[in-house]
Amino acid sequence: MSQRSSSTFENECQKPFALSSVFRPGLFEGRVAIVTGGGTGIGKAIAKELLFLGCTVVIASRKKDRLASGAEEIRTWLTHTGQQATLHVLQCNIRNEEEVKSLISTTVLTYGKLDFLINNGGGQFISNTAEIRLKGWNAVVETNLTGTFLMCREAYNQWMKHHGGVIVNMAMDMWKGSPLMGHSGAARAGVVNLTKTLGVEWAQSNVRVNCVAPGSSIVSPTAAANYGDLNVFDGIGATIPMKRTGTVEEVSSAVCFLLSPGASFITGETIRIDGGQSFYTTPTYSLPDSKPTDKYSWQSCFDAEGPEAAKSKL
Ligand SMILES: CCCCCCC/C=C/C(=O)SCCNC(=O)CCNC(=O)[C@H](O)C(C)(C)COP(=O)(O)OP(=O)(O)OC[C@H]1O[C@@H](n2cnc3c(N)ncnc32)[C@H](O)[C@@H]1OP(=O)(O)O
Ligand SMILES: NC(=O)C1=CN([C@@H]2O[C@H](COP(=O)(O)OP(=O)(O)OC[C@H]3O[C@@H](n4cnc5c(N)ncnc54)[C@H](OP(=O)(O)O)[C@@H]3O)[C@@H](O)[C@H]2O)C=CC1
Repeated sequence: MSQRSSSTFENECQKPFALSSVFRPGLFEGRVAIVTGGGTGIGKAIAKELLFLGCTVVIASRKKDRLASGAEEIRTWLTHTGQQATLHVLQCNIRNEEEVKSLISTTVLTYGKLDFLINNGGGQFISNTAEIRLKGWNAVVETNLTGTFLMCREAYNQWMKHHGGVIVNMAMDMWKGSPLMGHSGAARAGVVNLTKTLGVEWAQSNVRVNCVAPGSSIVSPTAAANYGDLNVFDGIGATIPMKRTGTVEEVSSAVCFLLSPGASFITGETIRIDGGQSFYTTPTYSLPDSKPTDKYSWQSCFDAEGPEAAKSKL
């Protein structure tokens, strides 16, 4: 395993195959990880950084073509960085219980263990909540909440319960509600709560469970394409206290920290990765024009109902 670190790259950020990690080379050597959604965007960055740090990585998601092209990119890059680590591709829809069981068992049978689970796979579509059909609601809740639950449960029951491990879940900036993403906000709030529960229940098994919550700001082409607009992130940076959008690497490094021994006393926690966006009040949702809502006071009730009706209630 090469010990080459970022410092050997000149102007590394300008180079097509550049990769750096703030963590020491070999940190995750001998470890085995599953990254759902690891063929694109944030998941691909997490897979790359784990491989760079010596981890064996299984990437899993629904679409074979996305997995294949993601894996090809990762392998090409790995060769150029001079690192040696094993990347494995498995197809899995995290909404399907049997496929989840099979993903975990295949990983354990193939590599003899499962140290890390990164439940990155997920997403949603944009819609006013009133217009979401039940099928669409279920698709999003099953993807983000139920899929995370199934992955956690199987990783625990099939391996981590008796061997320990670390799980990192994925949430989003849903702290003040999620206009236009009501289904996903509700599901992600569930993920944050599930993370706390599992952190407590599974501490006895030496399993830590944490979560990251990126803002609506982590730029990747696949994330943008999901909204049918490659420029969807334009303009978001100006509304963030740090005055910019975020990078997939900024999510990956937080995930690697949570997986590392440096986080060995942290469990049940959710880390926001949003440049302060969720603490700042600029709305991401513009209120429609509408008249003020009805207010309540004893006098206004009296006036609305009339003196006779009000007296009859005395
Ligand atoms: C406004 C600015 C926004 C900036 C946002 C930036 C922040 C980014 C946050 C992110 O999370 S980026 C990640 C983006 N990536 C993804 O979301 C990928 C995963 N998403 C999906 O696969 C889908 O969205 C899905 C709905 C979760 C699952 O799709 P699946 O293929 O399983 O289901 P479908 O058969 O396609 O649909 C089922 C059902 O869902 C409803 N529906 C789906 N898409 C839409 C849509 N675009 N609009 C309205 N409704 C939709 C619909 O009811 C579908 O059933 P049918 O009615 O079509 O039979
Ligand atoms: N980008 C951002 O600003 C933010 C992103 N997030 C979340 O971060 C995660 C990664 O998003 P990002 O990389 O930006 O976007 P991407 O669209 O690139 O990633 C979503 C990934 O999830 C996988 N996926 C979706 N549904 C399933 C499923 N049912 N089973 C297995 N895999 C699935 C997709 O693969 P496939 O299609 O092959 O199944 C894809 O690789 C997602 O959960 C996203 O919602 C949260 C907040 C903000």
